[in-house]
Amino acid sequence: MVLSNSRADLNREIALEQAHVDRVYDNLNVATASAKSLAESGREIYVSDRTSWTREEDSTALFERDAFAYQAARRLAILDAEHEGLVFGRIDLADDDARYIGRIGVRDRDYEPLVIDWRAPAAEPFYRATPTAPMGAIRRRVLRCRDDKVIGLEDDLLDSTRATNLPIIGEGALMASLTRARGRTMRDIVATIQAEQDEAIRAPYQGVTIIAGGPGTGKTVVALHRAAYLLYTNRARLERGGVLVVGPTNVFMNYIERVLPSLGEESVTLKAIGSVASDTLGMSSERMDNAEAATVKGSLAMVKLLGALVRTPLNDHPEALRVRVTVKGEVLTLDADALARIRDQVLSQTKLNRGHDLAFNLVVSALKAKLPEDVEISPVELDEQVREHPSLTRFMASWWPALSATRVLARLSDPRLTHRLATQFTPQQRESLSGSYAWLRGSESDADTGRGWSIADIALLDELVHILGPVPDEKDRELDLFAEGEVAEVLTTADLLRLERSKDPAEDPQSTYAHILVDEGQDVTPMQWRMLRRRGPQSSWTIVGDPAQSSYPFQDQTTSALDELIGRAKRRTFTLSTNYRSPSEVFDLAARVITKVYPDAELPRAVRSTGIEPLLTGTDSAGLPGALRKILLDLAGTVNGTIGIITPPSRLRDIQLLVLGDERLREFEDRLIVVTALQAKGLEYDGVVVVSPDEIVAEAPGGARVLYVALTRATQRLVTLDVETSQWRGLLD
Ligand SMILES: Nc1ncnc2c1ncn2[C@@H]1O[C@H](COP(=O)(O)OP(=O)(O)OP(=O)(O)O)[C@@H](O)[C@H]1O
Repeated sequence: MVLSNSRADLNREIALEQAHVDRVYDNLNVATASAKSLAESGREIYVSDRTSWTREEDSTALFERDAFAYQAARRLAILDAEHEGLVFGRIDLADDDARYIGRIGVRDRDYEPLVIDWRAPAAEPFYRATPTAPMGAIRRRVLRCRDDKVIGLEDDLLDSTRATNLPIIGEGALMASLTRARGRTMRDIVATIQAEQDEAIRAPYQGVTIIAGGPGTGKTVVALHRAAYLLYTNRARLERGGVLVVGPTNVFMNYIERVLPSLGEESVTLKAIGSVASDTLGMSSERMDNAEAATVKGSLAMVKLLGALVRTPLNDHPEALRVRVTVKGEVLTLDADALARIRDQVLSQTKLNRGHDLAFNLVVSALKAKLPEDVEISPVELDEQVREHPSLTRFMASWWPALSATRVLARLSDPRLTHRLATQFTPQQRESLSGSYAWLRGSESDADTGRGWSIADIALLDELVHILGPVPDEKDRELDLFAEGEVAEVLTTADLLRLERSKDPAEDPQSTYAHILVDEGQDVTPMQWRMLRRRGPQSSWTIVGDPAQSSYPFQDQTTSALDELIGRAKRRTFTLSTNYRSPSEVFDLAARVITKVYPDAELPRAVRSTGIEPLLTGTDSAGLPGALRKILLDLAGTVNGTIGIITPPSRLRDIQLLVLGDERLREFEDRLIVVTALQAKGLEYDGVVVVSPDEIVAEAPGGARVLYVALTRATQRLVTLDVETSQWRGLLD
């Protein structure tokens, strides 16, 4: 073994590796050319066959050729996407067996592997081998390439007990990768996945896999590599059934969106939590409610309130809650209690928007039963007279209209109704709930435009679509009515069951997926878990989260919603223990804060140290612009890469204007990002300024846990800037 940092050794090794990489690209070019010609010939055959495709066997052949051409085109797209940095690793095993690891597998003409796909079992030692358990490996080498040129390499010695001539170059790939400045989007870590991360990535597909661990431990990036791994190992099932990745915000989705394509996977749906229900609602939201309203709307008690809203007729004027028809001079009446019983009976059998005809038939039956026995009329005539009575038609239109989810939820803007129905909430909670819909007061039509609904409302609207069923098409309703005209005079239980059974399950409007990956799972409220569960009734799950960073205050509710989701499925938990993001100086400060407010927090070990302590500063309100400007100019001069300015929501706008309006700061505008602590979830910046920690604590639903999120975003340097008060520093004692 030769440990070396000399330039000459490095250049010699680079040249050796380049020779192999060149062979790989030569073979790749051959593969690309053959995939191209396959795709071409598939298309040609398809075009020429169209004139004579009458024979049955021809169309079968056509289908096969289509599938073939499709596969070829797909392979081409992958080859194209994976061209850059295709080979990134090499593992040297005993008896001179060297394996190259890459983004996809490439073989030579004799079908000998030149590169092994990183997800294949043969690649495992590259990730799992450690000096304490070398798995037969001696050296791990990470190649750094630009396009198809090797520009650097880093080695790890895995087994120092074996005699070997292999040179060991550099100081380890992980450190080299971690000290590089971060960009605006997340990078894949395929070349430097660590052993404990690899275990989570390759865990079996079935059941629920939970990836836990403190900030910066790689939970997100590991989960994304897991998605790519699962697609590789369960391709047919997952491409057919679909994979959904859910994150907290659109900013976060933009941040991670390149990782899967860089691993060769394009067939994954990415959605922020506010967009998950766009399939049923046709809209999404990015707007956050204030802390109290968001908490109320996320809680499980909303299920009961939404049920009560649906059961309460739109028009509850006493006159509207009575139906009266006259037959042969006899007045037949149903009072509010009888109607409420019918309403409950129908809603226990079916959804409101599917229940109109059942409700109508039950009302007709109940009215007919009111006719004194001595009145002479044939059953058929009685039925006709009741059914076609104009006042019954009018009554049904007001008592059982088809309802959209938005129209039902908009009713909470009425403080009196909210006060009456939301008995499970305190008066103050009811007020903030109803107040959050003040934008709907006086203008019902706003409900349908979708502009004002918040992220928390999206889960409530989705729940309502589930309770109500889709609004029926007018045409369908006419057909239904016609069919129900034949219904027997008295409805039997069997009839009711038949109606229920005849409901087409395919009518459920939401999309479903075979695997759902939820990031920042600690912030998913119970109502949002219900929304997600509807997208994966049969799916397997990967759930990523850290309760210590939660912005939702009722952890026990979230835990029970999650337990309900998992049910009896197999659950396995991986807890990642190393912080790859923040230097130990930065993380130590954050750890002191979180252990005071959340003693159970998982505290990872920071893998790096910079020797630079966080800077704690303060100012008064008037001095804020000047103080912030100075901090930003200093940071811009000392760190490469991005600078995050994390502010309380109430200061976001002013600070954005301040940054944009300052000539000196505008010079490096593309490196400055102003966000709230909640928006910074899951993201990272090389330098971070946390503005007014006290206000961040006061304005966020998770209080100090959200400050912990802000304090753990820096990869290099952290500065805090108190404005007027600095109570949070009490947590550091
Ligand atoms: N094995 C690795 N090699 C190189 N970089 C890594 C590795 N693991 C994690 N990282 C880097 O560490 C940083 C943190 O990763 P990630 O955002 O996935 O952490 P997280 O646990 O999801 O954090 P948070 O809980 O704060 O959202 C990222 O820049 C990621 O690329």
